[in-house]
Amino acid sequence: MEGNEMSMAFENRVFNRRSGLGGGRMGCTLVTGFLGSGKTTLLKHLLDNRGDLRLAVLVNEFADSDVDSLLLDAVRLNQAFNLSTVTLTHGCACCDVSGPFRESLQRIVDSKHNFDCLIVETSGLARPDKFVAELKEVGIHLDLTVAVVDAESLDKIINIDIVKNQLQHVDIVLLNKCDLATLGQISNAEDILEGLTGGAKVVRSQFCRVPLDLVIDCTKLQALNAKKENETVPGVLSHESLPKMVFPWYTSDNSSVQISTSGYTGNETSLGSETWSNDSLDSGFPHGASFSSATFETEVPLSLVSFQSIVLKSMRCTRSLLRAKGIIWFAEDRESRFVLQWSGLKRVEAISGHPWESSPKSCVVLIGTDNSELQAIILQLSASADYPLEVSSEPGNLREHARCFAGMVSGDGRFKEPLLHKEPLVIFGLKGSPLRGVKESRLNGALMRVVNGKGKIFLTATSSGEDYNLQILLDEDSSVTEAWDEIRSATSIVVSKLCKNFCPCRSDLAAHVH
Ligand SMILES: Nc1nc2c(ncn2[C@@H]2O[C@H](COP(=O)(O)OP(=O)(O)OP(=O)(O)O)[C@@H](O)[C@H]2O)c(=O)[nH]1
Repeated sequence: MEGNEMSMAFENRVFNRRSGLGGGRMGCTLVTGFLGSGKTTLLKHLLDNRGDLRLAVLVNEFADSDVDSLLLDAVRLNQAFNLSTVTLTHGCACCDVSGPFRESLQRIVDSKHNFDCLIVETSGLARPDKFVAELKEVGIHLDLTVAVVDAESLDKIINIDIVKNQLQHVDIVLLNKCDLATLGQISNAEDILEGLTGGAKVVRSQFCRVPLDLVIDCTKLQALNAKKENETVPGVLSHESLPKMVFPWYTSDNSSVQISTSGYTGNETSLGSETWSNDSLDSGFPHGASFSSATFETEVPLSLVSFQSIVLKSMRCTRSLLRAKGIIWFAEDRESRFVLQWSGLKRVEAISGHPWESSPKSCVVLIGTDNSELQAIILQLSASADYPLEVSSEPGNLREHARCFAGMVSGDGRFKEPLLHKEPLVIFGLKGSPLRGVKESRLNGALMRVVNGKGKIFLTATSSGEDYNLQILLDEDSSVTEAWDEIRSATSIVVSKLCKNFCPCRSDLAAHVH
C-alpha cells in the first residue's frame, strides 16, 4: 500500500468509527513487530485496560514452547471462556498460517461470546501479509495493522528482510521503548520508519502505553468508561506454537532437562551475501539471516549464583542471540516465579510477580541466528541446574557480603530499609515519591534496567501490588563496595531523569537528589 492510501485507510477508519459504520461486527487488529519489540506488552496493556470490552487474542509463537501463553496466563483466561489453547502442528507459521490458525479464527467467529475485537499477535519472525490473507479467507474484517518497534535497536536490525516486510504493510507504528532510547536514536528511527512505511502514523511509546482507541477500532469503546471489572469479563488468549522440527532430548544426572530446537529460514534468505558482520548486535544483522530457537526446561531449581556469573555472562558475549524469554525457578528464592526477558540491545531482566500456581519449573526459549551458540547457552543453563547447592546457598561470606551491602543501603536516605530475610539475597529499593507522583515501581524498574544494562551486576525484582523491590545476590567473587558504587551511580542517573521536571523545593525530591 502506498503512503497516501495508507493515510486514507487510517482516516477512513477514524471516520467510520465516528459515524458508527462499524455496526456490531467484531473488529480486528493485527499486531506485528520484530522479536522483543513489545507486542506482548501491548497485549497486556490492552487486556489490563479493556474495561468491559470483550477481547479475543490469538498469539503466534516462533519457538516450539508456548512461553508466551505462560507469560500471559493464557490457559486460565481461555478456560474462563471455555476455549482450549491451540497448537499448530503443520507448517511454519512464519510462511504458512493455514490449518490450526484458520480453525482458531473460525472458532472465534462462531463463538457465542460476541467478541468486540480480535487481536492477533504474530510471532516476531512472521510476515504479516500471510495473516492478512488468512483473516480475509475466514471473513474477518481487518481494521488495522499495528507494528511495534524497539526505538533503541531499530537501526541494528533494519537490514533483516523480515523486519522490512513487517513494516511495509502497517497503518500505525508504535515506536516503543522510548525510555531506553536517546533522542538521537528516536529521531533516527522515525526517519527510517518514514522511508520504510510510506507514511504510516508513528506514535512514540513506553511499554506500549497508548490509548486503546489508537489500536482498536471498536464501536463499543464507551464501555471503557464503565467500571473496570477485569475478573468478571476476562479477555481470551489462544496460543499457537510451531512444530518441533528437531527434538533431541538431553537428560542430566539429577534433573529432567528437556532441550528442543527448531529452525526457520525466511523465504528471501541469502546468508552471508550482504553486510553480515559477526561482531555483535551492535554491528547490525544481515539482510538474509536465518533463525533458530532452542528450548530449555527443567524441574530442578537453577542456581542464581551460577546463572548470573556464568549463563548471563555467556549470553552477553554471544553474537547472535536475539531473544530469550521464559520462567525461572531459582534455588536461592524458591517461592518466587521469575519471568526472564532478554531483548533488544542485550537488555535483561528477571521479575517475579505471580506466585507459582503449579509445580515450579524453569522453561526458557532462546532465539538467534547461530544454533551452536544457543546450544552452548542451553548447556550452561543445564549446568546451573546441576550446580552444587552448598556453593550457591550456604556460606558465610555470602551472608557477610549481604549484611555489608545492606548496611550501605541503610545509610542512604533515598532507599527503603533493606531486608535480609532471604539471605544471602538482599531486598532493597528506592522510596517512591507520592508528592511527585513517581511510583516505587517506576523508580526501581528504571534502576534495575540501568544497572542490568551496564552488565556488571545483575538485579532481579519482585513486584506485588504497589510494592516493587530489587534483589541482589553478591557471590564470593563480588566486591561489595564496587556493587554499591554501581547502584549509587545508576540511582543518580535514574533520579535525575525521572525527577528533572519537578520543583526542587519539595522535601521528598530533595531527599532523592542529594
Ligand atoms: N524499558 C522498556 N522495556 C520494554 C518496553 N516495552 C516492552 N519492554 C520489555 O521488553 C521485553 C520484551 O517485550 P515483549 O512484549 O515480550 O516483546 P514481544 O514483541 O512480545 O516479544 P516476542 O513475542 O518474543 O517477539 C520485556 O521485558 C518487556 O517488559 C518499553 O517501552 N521500555
